Amino acid sequence: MNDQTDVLLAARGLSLSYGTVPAVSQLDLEVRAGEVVALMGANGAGKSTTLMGLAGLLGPAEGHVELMGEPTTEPLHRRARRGVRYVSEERSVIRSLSTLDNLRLGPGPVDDALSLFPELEALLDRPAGLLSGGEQQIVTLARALAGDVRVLLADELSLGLAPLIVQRLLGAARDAAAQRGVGVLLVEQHAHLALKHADRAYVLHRGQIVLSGPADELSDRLDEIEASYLHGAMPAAATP
Ligand SMILES: Nc1ncnc2c1ncn2[C@@H]1O[C@H](COP(=O)(O)OP(=O)(O)OP(=O)(O)O)[C@@H](O)[C@H]1O
Repeated sequence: MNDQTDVLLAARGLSLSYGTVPAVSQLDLEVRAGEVVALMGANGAGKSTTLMGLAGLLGPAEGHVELMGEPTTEPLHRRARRGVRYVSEERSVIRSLSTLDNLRLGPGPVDDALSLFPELEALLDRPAGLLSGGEQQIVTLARALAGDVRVLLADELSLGLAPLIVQRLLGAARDAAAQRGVGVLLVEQHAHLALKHADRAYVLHRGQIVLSGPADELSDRLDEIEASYLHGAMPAAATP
């Protein structure tokens, strides 16, 4: 499982900027088949920017992205055809359309989405704008995980949601990794939540990766990591 050939998506010396303003620099990270990787860090550390770069929404200032071992500059819709799914921080349902029609807009079969999230059956006729925030996020994730998905890039799935729904969403991402070999990269600001659901994690600090390793090892440093978010101090150098 930890073989190089299992690397589905990677950043190699990747720097991303907004105009002339650098946001993240010299990132090296990998997402392998069947693993859940968390990308953690304080507000403004560069987590969403990194995800956008990996998804193809933001071109590199330096370095490159590799998809299935090949450098790529394709935009998101082309990466999507190769199984990359991106869930942004904003819930991307169309409020005036029914739940069913929202699911139909996804890249995979509706039946797939419903077998992953049977609780949506009862909501199919309801306009998505009338769903709760958690239900809207379930629709978004159901759509992303339906069909032939290889990599899931998910930005703050837990944002503003009740713990039970968060468990459901992160559990589904975990299942996709464990049962279907999907490589999952979760952006998550809550360090304990990230480490609870991930196999490995990277910690970003002011646009650079300052810590990385197995989630259980980083869990031992949870207090230090959380303190670094609050005080802006960099956690001590990465453990080997
Ligand atoms: N559209 C933009 N134009 C200019 N600068 C931006 C833009 N979006 C983000 N930035 C800057 O890039 C840096 C990284 O932001 P990013 O949103 O990636 O961080 P984040 O870790 O996802 O933060 P949060 O947890 O608050 O979402 C920040 O300094 C931010 O102000």
